[in-house]
Amino acid sequence: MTEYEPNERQQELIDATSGIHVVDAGAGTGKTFTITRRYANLLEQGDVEPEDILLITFTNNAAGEMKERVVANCDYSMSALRDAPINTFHGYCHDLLIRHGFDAPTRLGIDDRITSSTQLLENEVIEEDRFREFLDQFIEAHPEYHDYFRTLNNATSLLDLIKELAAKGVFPTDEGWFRDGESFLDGDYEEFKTLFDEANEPNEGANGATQSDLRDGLSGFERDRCYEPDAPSENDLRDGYPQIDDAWASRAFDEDRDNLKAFVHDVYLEYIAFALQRNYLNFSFLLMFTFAMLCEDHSLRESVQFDHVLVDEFQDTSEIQFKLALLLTGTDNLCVVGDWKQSIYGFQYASVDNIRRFEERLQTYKRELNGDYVRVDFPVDDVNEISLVENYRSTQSILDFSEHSLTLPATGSEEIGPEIQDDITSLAAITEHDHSNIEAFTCDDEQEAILTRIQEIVGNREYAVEDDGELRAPTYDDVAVLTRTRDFGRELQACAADYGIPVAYEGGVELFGTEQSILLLAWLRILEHEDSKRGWAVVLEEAGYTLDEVKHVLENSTYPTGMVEFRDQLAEAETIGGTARRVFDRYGFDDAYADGLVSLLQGTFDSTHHNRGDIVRFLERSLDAGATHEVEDNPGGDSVTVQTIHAAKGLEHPIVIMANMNQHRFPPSGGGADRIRYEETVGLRQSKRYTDAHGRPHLYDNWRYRILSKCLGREYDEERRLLYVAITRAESHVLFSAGESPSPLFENLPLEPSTVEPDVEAAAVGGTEQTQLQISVPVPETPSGQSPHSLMDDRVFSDVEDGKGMEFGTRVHEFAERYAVGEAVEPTSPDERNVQTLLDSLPGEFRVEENVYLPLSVDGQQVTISGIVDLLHVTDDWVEIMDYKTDRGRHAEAEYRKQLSVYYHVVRQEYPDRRVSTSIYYTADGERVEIDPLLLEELGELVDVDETHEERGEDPLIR
Ligand SMILES: Nc1ncnc2c1ncn2[C@@H]1O[C@H](COP(=O)(O)OP(=O)(O)OP(=O)(O)O)[C@@H](O)[C@H]1O
Repeated sequence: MTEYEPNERQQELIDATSGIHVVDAGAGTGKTFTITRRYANLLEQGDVEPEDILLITFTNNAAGEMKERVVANCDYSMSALRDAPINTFHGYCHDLLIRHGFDAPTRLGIDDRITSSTQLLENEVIEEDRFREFLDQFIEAHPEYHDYFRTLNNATSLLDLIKELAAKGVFPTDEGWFRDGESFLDGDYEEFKTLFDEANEPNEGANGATQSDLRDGLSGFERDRCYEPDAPSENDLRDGYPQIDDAWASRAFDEDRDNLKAFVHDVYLEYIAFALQRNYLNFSFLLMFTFAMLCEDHSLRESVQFDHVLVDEFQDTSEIQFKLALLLTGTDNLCVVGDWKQSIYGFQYASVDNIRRFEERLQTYKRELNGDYVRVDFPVDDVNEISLVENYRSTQSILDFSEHSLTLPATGSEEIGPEIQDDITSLAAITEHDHSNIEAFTCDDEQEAILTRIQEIVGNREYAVEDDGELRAPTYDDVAVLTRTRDFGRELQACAADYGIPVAYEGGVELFGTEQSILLLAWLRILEHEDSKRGWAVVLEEAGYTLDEVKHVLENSTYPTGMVEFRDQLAEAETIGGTARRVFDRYGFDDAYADGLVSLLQGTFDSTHHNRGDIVRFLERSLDAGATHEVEDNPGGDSVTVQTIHAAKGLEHPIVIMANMNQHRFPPSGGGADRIRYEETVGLRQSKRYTDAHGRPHLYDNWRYRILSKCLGREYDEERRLLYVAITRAESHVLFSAGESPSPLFENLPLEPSTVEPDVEAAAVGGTEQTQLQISVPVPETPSGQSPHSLMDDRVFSDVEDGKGMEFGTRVHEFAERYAVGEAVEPTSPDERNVQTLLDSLPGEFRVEENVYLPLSVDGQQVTISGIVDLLHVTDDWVEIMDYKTDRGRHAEAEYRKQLSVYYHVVRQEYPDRRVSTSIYYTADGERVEIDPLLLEELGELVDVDETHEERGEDPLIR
């Protein structure tokens, strides 16, 4: 924990133990630092107990970290704060509903109950499945709504609409809409008219006024469209010049939407009832019921209100969350901190105006909530705004540069209002150095270019990073590659693996498309139907059967005995977690993906009454949907971090490479296709309507919506904020990269991009775990840059059959080392169990991970080959060198012989009077293969000192 002293403004917030405070401050200004100190300080006040303070944050991890920070700054222990309400909105609402929300559904006129067995359904794929099932029933029961269904291109867009409405506090009841919810659906004509007028403002040309953006945007109004008969012609619509006639504002806005509202109402209400019948709630309904309950049950609300409410990351709150915070605040002690510039959760219905227009919203919401009863009974007109301007993370150059991101055109054409610039408060760096490189580069092969740049950066003092006030050369650990979308990060990781560059991927992974998931699905299919061809084909192929052999086995149902036995053992597993583990153990999968799948499946199915068929369907659907899950895939040690900007939020990295700034990637393309949609200003609308106008049933374009949408424009503000978040993660240096088709966001950066020639050097063997040998050539007697060839031929490792990858190999080695030195470690894979058996059987002493150095004279030059021996088994008359290999094939053995020969000659010199032997221990099947070492001269011949190597002040690696 840090011992930092708060600055003056931070201290002001810490000391302000009463009143309403809002901090809307830039990245790295210590908002989280300050709010936790404030919490600790409140506890120091004699009359405040942990249960009097609600501290809200956005993830469970953040809530856990907050507790740790609080404990470090006050007299409370972790256990004393165990039940303290330091929680997420969802977590807190869940607890509240379970305790008090038994009859909350009746607040909406739904005759059902919430009980402790009501599940929180977190998995979107499963929910979409259930929603489809619900819709099937609904369609059947409501023929009057068939025309609406015909307009949908994706049934689950209705589920998104429901969640969006819930996030605004718009809920259906059996009699209509909860409180004044309906007004949101109608939109606000006055607000719309303002937008209409702005878009219809004539532009200025060299020779006077030119047509407005709106008039311009409506040219081609009829092209490729099919409107209903009441639509105006393009000539009617664009009759005036330079603007369109004002009357079109109300003509477009006024549309009879009663049936549409009734349709959405009924789908919404009946889906809530369906979910309750099926005993589940989603996140949106959790907040909805809590809100309805707190609104209507006055004595309950008063009994659960807190003396103090603190909310971190307030820019990520939705409207209903803001309102919930108000309902939960019993006094005027409300403190929110956030940064509007980091509001990047629009897709989860975060509303940036909660913080940007805090005071205005506070007053509006109080008015709304108090319409028929005083629910918020403290004054809200005295809000203390505290601005934090000292930044503890980045250099001044990075801070100054980050401001550009908020005003960069993301499409090349959109206007960015001046109010954005007005709302940016410049930050002051407190770092001792300002040595930042801020660069942009492009290359058609962007991934290779990024890896090239990373290799140039690592160890290079021109990219020095600050460590405790001192500058030092960067390591891989210092570098983070951030991306807007997920796919690029995974591809980069795979590319880095080919070169042996260590990369830790953190973020969403298409877990269901992994080998682990495919094999699990196959075995589950076999358990479901013992002759499942789809299942057997996969497991047979995995076992190396050729297509013809697979065909033969399937036709005759002559499955291999070992596999049938395994199936029978698998059938005995009682939980899906147990089943999955057995499958993964069989294949030696002991990695982040396997762990991720086990915990996901356990979390999803263990406590529900699903059968295997459901799980199979779930895996299939998730595979089809490309569903992603957060996985940390970390090789350990010194490695580059790759993550999405969303995953990087709240973190800091010495060097940031903002990658994949390409067209359709940043900003991403797509979205916006829903035909029944909600937009704040214009309310509930349809972009297309299914009718039989013109005497023909058809999906007609809605001419009114087309005019409205031209005034709304597409927002890229959030994309710019994402870029801001990415840049402000950087402490010392920021680089931007793009490939073949850079996006306007990249091209508009105030930087001159360079072109990178990809030139990545292999840093270690990919594919399978290897002990590395290093050869050092003494510099500087010889001209700089002399380097030997590899002793071994890399190519044999790139296609090692069934290698389990470096990460798996590293784990087995770690286990072996720890077990050999007597630590109480348990094997977690068959490979580790084999290692355990081996070590248990050896009678002598162990020396593990021994460094060895073999000096050689090659072509008159002195070179030293160094490496690390996994295990020396030493007895009175015999020393055995053991090298663990996790390969399942044997074809790299000739190459390993070279490696072991180096060890042999070193060990022989050390133990001249004992027998020395060398063996490879194949961990997958427990086979020990003795190796006949090469002679010293033969080794010398393998080293080629003539190859020029770019001198980088380090020992060149050879394998
Ligand atoms: N007064 C201070 N003295 C020294 N370091 C500080 C001080 N205040 C904050 N820091 C450090 O600054 C860094 C950023 O702090 P913190 O994460 O609280 O900022 P933030 O405003 O919440 O950032 P972001 O908005 O980017 O998530 C942390 O490493 C924190 O320890």
